[in-house]
Amino acid sequence: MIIDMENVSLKREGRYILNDISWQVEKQEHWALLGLNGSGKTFLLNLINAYAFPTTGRMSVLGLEFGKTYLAEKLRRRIGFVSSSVQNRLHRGDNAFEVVLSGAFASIGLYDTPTDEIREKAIGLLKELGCFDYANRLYETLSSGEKQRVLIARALMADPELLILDEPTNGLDFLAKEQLLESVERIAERENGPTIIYVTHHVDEVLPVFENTLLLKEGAVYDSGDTTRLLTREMLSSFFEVPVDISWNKRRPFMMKQ
Ligand SMILES: Nc1ncnc2c1ncn2[C@@H]1O[C@H](COP(=O)(O)OP(=O)(O)OP(=O)(O)O)[C@@H](O)[C@H]1O
Repeated sequence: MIIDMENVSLKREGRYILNDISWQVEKQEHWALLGLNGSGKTFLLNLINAYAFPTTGRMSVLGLEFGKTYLAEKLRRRIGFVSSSVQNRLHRGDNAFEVVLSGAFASIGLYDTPTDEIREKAIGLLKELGCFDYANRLYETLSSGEKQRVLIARALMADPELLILDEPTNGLDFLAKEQLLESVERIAERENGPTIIYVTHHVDEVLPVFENTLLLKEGAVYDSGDTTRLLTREMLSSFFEVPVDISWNKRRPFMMKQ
C-alpha cells in the first residue's frame, strides 16, 4: 500500500483544516486530487511528505507508520515531489543538467560528485522529458514550462515509488501544458514506474491514466474512487455548488458552467 490514511484530521490554530480523511492508494494506481482553493490540498500533501503530522487518526505512507519512528527523511527520499515550494528552494546559478543531477542526492544543490552512471541517467531523463536541448541553460532563465519538466526529471532521478505533482501546469500556456501532460502520461505508463498523485484545480487535466480521483472539499473527502463515476455532471455540479456540464473528448473530461 502506498498511502493508507484512516480517519485522519489535522488541526491548526483551533480549527480543523483536514477532517476525518480516509484514503487508500495502492501501488501503481494513479490518482487525481481535485479541489478548489483552500480545500486543504496543500496540507494533505504536507501530511504525505511528513512535513505535518495528523492531530488524530492513523496513517502510513510507503509502509512507514506515522508516529512509530522518526520517518521524515527516510520517507522523503522515496517520494518525488514537484511543487512551487521545491522550485523556490533551488540553488541559483545551477543549470538544468545540474538541477536534474541534484535529484540523485536527495538534496537541493549538487554537493557530491556524480558518477558516470548518474550523469547518463540524468541525460536520459532530460531527453525523456524533452529538455535535453536546454540542459546547459541556467535554470532560472528557463520558461515556466521548461522549468516544470526539469523539476519532474529531477524528481525521477531517485526512482521514487511515489511521484506527487502539485499543480504542475500553473502558469503554463496551452502548448506547454499539453506537452507537460503528455510527459506525465508517459511516466504513468512506465512499467515499474512510480505511483502518481496529480493535484489540480482543473478537471481537464484529469488524464485517462488517472483512473482514480479524490474530490477534496473544505478539508474533507467529498467522494473518491473511479474517475468516470466521479466526473459526471451531477457529481461535479454538487461538488462545485454550481451547475456544470461535462463533455468527454479523447477520454479527457472538459467542464463548462451551464
Ligand atoms: N497556519 C494555518 N492556520 C489555520 N488555517 C490555515 C493555516 N494555513 C492555512 N490555513 C487554511 O487552511 C485551509 C486549507 O489550506 P490549503 O493551503 O491546504 O488549501 P489548498 O487546497 O492547497 O488551496 P490552493 O489550491 O489555494 O493551494 C485554507 O482555508 C487556509 O486558509
